[in-house]
Amino acid sequence: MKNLWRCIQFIPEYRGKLLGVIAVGTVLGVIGTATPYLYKAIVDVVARLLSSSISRDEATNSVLIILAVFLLLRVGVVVFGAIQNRQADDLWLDTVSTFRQRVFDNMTQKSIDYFEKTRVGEIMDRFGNITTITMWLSSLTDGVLASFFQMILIVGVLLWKAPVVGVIMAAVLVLNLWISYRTVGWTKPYRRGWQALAGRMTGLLAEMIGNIATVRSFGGEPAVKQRYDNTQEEWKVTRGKLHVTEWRSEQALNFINTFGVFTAVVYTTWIALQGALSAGDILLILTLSQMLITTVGPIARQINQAGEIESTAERLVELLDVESDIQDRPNARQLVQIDTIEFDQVSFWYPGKDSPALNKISFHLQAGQTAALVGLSGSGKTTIVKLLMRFYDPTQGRILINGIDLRDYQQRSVRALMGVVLQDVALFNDSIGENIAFARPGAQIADVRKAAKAAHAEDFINKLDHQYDTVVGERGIKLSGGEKQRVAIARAILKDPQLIILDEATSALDSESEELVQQGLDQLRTGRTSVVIAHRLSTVMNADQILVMQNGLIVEKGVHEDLLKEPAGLYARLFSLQTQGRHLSLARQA
Ligand SMILES: Nc1ncnc2c1ncn2[C@@H]1O[C@H](COP(=O)(O)OP(=O)(O)OP(=O)(O)O)[C@@H](O)[C@H]1O
Repeated sequence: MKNLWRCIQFIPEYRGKLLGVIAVGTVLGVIGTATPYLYKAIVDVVARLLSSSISRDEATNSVLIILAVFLLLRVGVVVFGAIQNRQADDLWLDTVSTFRQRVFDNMTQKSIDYFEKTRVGEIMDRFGNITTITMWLSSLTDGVLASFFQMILIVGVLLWKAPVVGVIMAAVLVLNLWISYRTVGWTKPYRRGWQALAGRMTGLLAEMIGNIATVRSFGGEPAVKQRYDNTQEEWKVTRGKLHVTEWRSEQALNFINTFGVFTAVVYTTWIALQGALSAGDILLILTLSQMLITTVGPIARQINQAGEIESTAERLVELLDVESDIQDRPNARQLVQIDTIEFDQVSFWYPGKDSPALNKISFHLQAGQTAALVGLSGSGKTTIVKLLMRFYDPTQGRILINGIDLRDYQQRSVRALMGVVLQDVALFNDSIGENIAFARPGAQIADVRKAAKAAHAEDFINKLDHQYDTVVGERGIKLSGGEKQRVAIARAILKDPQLIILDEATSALDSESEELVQQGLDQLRTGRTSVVIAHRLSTVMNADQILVMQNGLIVEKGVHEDLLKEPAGLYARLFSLQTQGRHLSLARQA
């Protein structure tokens, strides 16, 4: 149960409330056990009346008192039951929402690497486990704890009134708890297995939905369906094994319970025939024995479910325990201004890769300057930007800002000074206005419009049905590639950053729009430091330095005019190919 305990520790502020629920549960348990006592009392009074030991008036008076107590107890059950229901609901609501907030917060801290190697659907599946765990905790508080206390009391009373029956029922109780507990162990591998498979199925579904256009265009439906069906088949087999093991335990318990209650009845009847028990005692013992058997079933199921919940909790704890590789150092400093950026012999291997994506990269950038990263696809340009944003740390070498290692700054303070437009524009399923304002929460609509105008996005936004209130769909699916890019540029403009990072920021625009947006970007870059990745070299000709990359190395460095002076150099060849419009031969030459 260590994972479930870890989950509970994740929300320590609710321990007090839990104690409240347990207290009410104890009261309900006591009332539940007291009720058969009143039946016994009534029967005893009636038996004494029938044997003429007491008068009718005495019997009536006694029964009236017993009935008054009975009414009081029933009212108690209703009132405390209502309190317990309310407490359990509140506890669930509090725990589930706090838990979700904490896990969401935890997810926002994970390193980019984690998201790159984990299926979104699997993360969602694990996240969904929060509801299952808290529902179970809530059911525990809503009645089950009361039943548990009641069982303990029942065994106590039976041991006192009829020790042999007490021992039999205690044995029944212990066997129930023990077999249920053991079943948790026996079924653990199956539970883990089916939950992992269920997570994989959710992952496959999410992946298929995310790539639906590719699946359709390649006629890949049968292939993805096959993958899903195979996983589903495995899931079915594992789940089937789980059910069989549980079924065996349940049948064993049914047998033990039936045998136990039968033995108790036989023994009670036998000692009653010896005249050792009153009629009321017989009723009390038999009722309590039956109550115990009825109560123990749900408890046993709850213990069984605890196994399921423990595996669920394990998956959630696994998710929470993934430490981010990128952590702020203790006493990390705040970056308030960028004066210089320097890559000092930086090498970087992606996790699990044999060859470096970057190999001893060195360059120096002064505030206000533009560095352009150009080169063939896969040469490491985006990786440089990822390292600069500290999505990853260099494997070797250092990145220095104002002469200080990037790892000595607080990550948030570094990123706060950066405005980024990446190759793969990601928008939220929100309005265009909100997507732009994401860069500066609380920004005035006038500022949002100004940014949109500078990014030459205003024209297309004004033509939309709801202009700035138009919702863009999942990842901005309702916008064209060029429109998405202009929204992303507006977002970066609104942020008014010190350092601009543009990774193929105009790649999805036609030549005319590119010209316009380029003007906006040029305006934005004026007086600011920028790092620009571009395939179209004409857009970076004016950069203060152009870094030409190949296979993770900087193979040439300089300004446009100087680089052209090396006709055999990669830059000059690329430039010449592009100006001649022979893009296709580029890949072959590489
Ligand atoms: N998350 C990742 N995990 C493993 N390898 C990666 C990852 N991202 C990139 N790579 C590899 O690192 C190398 C450099 O990739 P990078 O994205 O930096 O190239 P690029 O020059 O920006 O390419 P492009 O111009 O096509 O965007 C490539 O070989 C690529 O396959």
